[in-house]
Amino acid sequence: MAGRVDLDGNPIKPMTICMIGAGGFIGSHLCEKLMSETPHTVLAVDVYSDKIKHLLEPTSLPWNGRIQFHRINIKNDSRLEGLIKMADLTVNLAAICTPADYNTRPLDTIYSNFIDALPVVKYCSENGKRLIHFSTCEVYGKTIGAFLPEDSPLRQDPAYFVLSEEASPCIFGPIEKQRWSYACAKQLIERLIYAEGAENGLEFTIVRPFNWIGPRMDFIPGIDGPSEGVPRVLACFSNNLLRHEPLKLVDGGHSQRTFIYIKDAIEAVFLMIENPARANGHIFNVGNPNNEVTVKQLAEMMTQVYSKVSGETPLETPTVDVSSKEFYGEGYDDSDKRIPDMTIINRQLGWNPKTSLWDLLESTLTYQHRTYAEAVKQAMSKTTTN
Ligand SMILES: NC(=O)c1ccc[n+]([C@@H]2O[C@H](COP(=O)([O-])OP(=O)(O)OC[C@H]3O[C@@H](n4cnc5c(N)ncnc54)[C@H](O)[C@@H]3O)[C@@H](O)[C@H]2O)c1
Ligand SMILES: O=C(O)[C@H]1O[C@H](OP(=O)(O)OP(=O)(O)OC[C@H]2O[C@@H](n3ccc(=O)[nH]c3=O)[C@H](O)[C@@H]2O)[C@H](O)[C@@H](O)[C@@H]1O
Repeated sequence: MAGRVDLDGNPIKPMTICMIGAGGFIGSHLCEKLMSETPHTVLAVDVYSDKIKHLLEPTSLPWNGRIQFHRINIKNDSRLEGLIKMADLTVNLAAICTPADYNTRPLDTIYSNFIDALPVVKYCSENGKRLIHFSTCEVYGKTIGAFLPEDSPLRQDPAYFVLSEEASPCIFGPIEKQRWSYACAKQLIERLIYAEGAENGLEFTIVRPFNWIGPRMDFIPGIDGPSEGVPRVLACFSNNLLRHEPLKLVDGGHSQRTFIYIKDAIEAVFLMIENPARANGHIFNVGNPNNEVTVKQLAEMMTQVYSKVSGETPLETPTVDVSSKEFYGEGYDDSDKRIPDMTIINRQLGWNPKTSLWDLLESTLTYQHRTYAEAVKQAMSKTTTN
């Protein structure tokens, strides 16, 4: 840890980071790396701590004293401002961010992603504290190309689909498509943060993650989450594979995504944390443009990888089609394609992702198998004997 320098060769001073949503998927990976590789202190705020328990106990851990957990719901807790004041930097990750909630719990989604983030922005601005706020690639919505005729050659032109922070518009569906409640709330909080920067000098960085995946993402329904719950696609497909049931392709699985390994993405956040002069005032796409697949291709690849890591033979019919109305309910809609433009993050931070989709699935599904296979087997045998 000694002699750590930033991208411009300046020594990095130890800092205190107030991390809100530290107990979630991204937060747990960020805390892990901050503890093992830096001298920084983390004030970890969340309502849950299961995913960072291994960092908090036992007290003999080498970073003991550098991470403190504060069980706080930021909706209604006056301790929040004090923690932000104590810190040099606030990282806000707290949000409802599972698509199954956007159309079924639109009010909770809007409150969580906009209203609950307001005090965080206000306290940072009023106290002259730096803020790294987590937005989403969903703010781009649909691509311009999605509105062209199916056979238009322009659909192949990157100008019609690559998503750029400074040039692409935000294209959402009609209000009755409540899927867009999340993207719209995130867009408004981005605009508010940007305006605080412009009018009041807030030092901010906005992160737009493009489908970060890896261990500890979401939950396996009925094991460490509600049995009726619908997590994001990695956990949905993992759950299907663990239970030897076909993977469900929503509306045929034609939508396209670029998936990035959580450990690659965390490197980018690290560079933002430790290089404020290069990161302040910027919005950054963080994704892996080389890992594009349709959801159907993802299902096929996960089936192959899971068979390799578990030694189990795949089902003869590994996938099944399901309508979005049946799977998510009324008001669902989808982003058609998400390829991040990497120009700004390359220029400012010199960062590039490394891990191929196959490799990241292999390490993630090895983790899923080791962590859950036995518990799923036991839960399934209980259901059949009852
Ligand atoms: N994982 C991705 O690929 C991805 C993609 C786009 C955007 N994001 C954004 O990144 C952030 C983190 O995502 P994640 O994947 O780690 O999600 P996550 O659900 O695993 O983590 C969010 C954490 O915030 C906490 N939280 C929510 N509301 C809170 C409140 N009122 N008070 C205290 N804690 C609260 C939750 O308990 C949870 O631990 C979110 O803002 C999300 O919108 C993530
Ligand atoms: O991760 C991101 O970058 C962002 O995108 C996600 O949105 P989305 O990619 O649509 O969410 P997933 O649940 O991961 O679904 C991906 C695709 O798989 C499909 N899907 C999902 C689950 C399933 O079982 N089957 C299936 O076909 C969905 O319809 C969608 O087309 C979430 O909105 C956020 O976590 C985040 O802001």
